[in-house]
Amino acid sequence: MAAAMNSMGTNPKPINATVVPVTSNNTIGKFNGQMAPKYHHIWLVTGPAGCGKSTVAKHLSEALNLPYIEGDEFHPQANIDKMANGIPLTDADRWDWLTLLREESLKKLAGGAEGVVLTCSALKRKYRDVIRVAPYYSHDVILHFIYLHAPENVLLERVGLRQGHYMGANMVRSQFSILEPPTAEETDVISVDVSGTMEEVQRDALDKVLQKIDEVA
Ligand SMILES: Nc1ncnc2c1ncn2[C@@H]1O[C@H](COP(=O)(O)OP(=O)(O)OP(=O)(O)O)[C@@H](O)[C@H]1O
Ligand SMILES: O=C(O)[C@H](O)[C@@H](O)[C@H](O)[C@H](O)CO
Repeated sequence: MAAAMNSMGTNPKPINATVVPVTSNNTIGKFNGQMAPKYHHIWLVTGPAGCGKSTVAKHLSEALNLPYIEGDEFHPQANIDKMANGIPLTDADRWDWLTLLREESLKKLAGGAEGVVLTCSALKRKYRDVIRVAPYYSHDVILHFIYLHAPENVLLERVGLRQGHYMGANMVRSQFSILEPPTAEETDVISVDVSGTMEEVQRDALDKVLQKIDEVA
């Protein structure tokens, strides 16, 4: 956590509470003018290459009508070049990228977004801790990790079938070699088994997200 705190950027402005609760059937709940507290959720979809982060994040973004930040778009070119050449990233390659994703998420909320969906592999605990401090300055921001998991051979096959992406199947092994699955003490994590079909995974992820929203509404 210390590393995460040290990397904190300028204090983001507290976000003013606004109104509308979201009900479990994912419709915007009606309200009779009562000012109900509302939380701004950051849904951070994580997991190793090929686990379906982009697939799930796009589905959540559409279903919840929230902006979607594709973490891979914020890698510096040097990182993309390394991965495209089969060279795994190091901690040093990732620090600024992780901080940038945290700041981008807060920027979306400060700009008026009700919430945000973000993809970031966040393979190690300390990577998750860098982004975990996002709610530090805003009492109505809640960060959730949505950890997508499946056996390595399943992801190998999926990445192998994928066309036109710089991350090749040869990199999946390196992702698993440094992967630190979230532990029970990381209580802000929602786990989703992605071994099933895309439709099954998308439905399971959305159900768990809506359940989490209901819990805090
Ligand atoms: N449940 C699923 N069943 C079968 N194929 C899937 C499933 N989810 C995703 N895919 C496919 O697997 C590949 C990887 O999915 P996706 O790009 O969403 O993963 P990712 O975690 O974002 O990958 P990366 O970290 O490399 O960007 C894609 O070709 C996608 O269509
Ligand atoms: O942490 C990392 O090693 C990288 O972020 C990768 O996970 C890529 O983001 C992604 O998997 C490829 O698109």
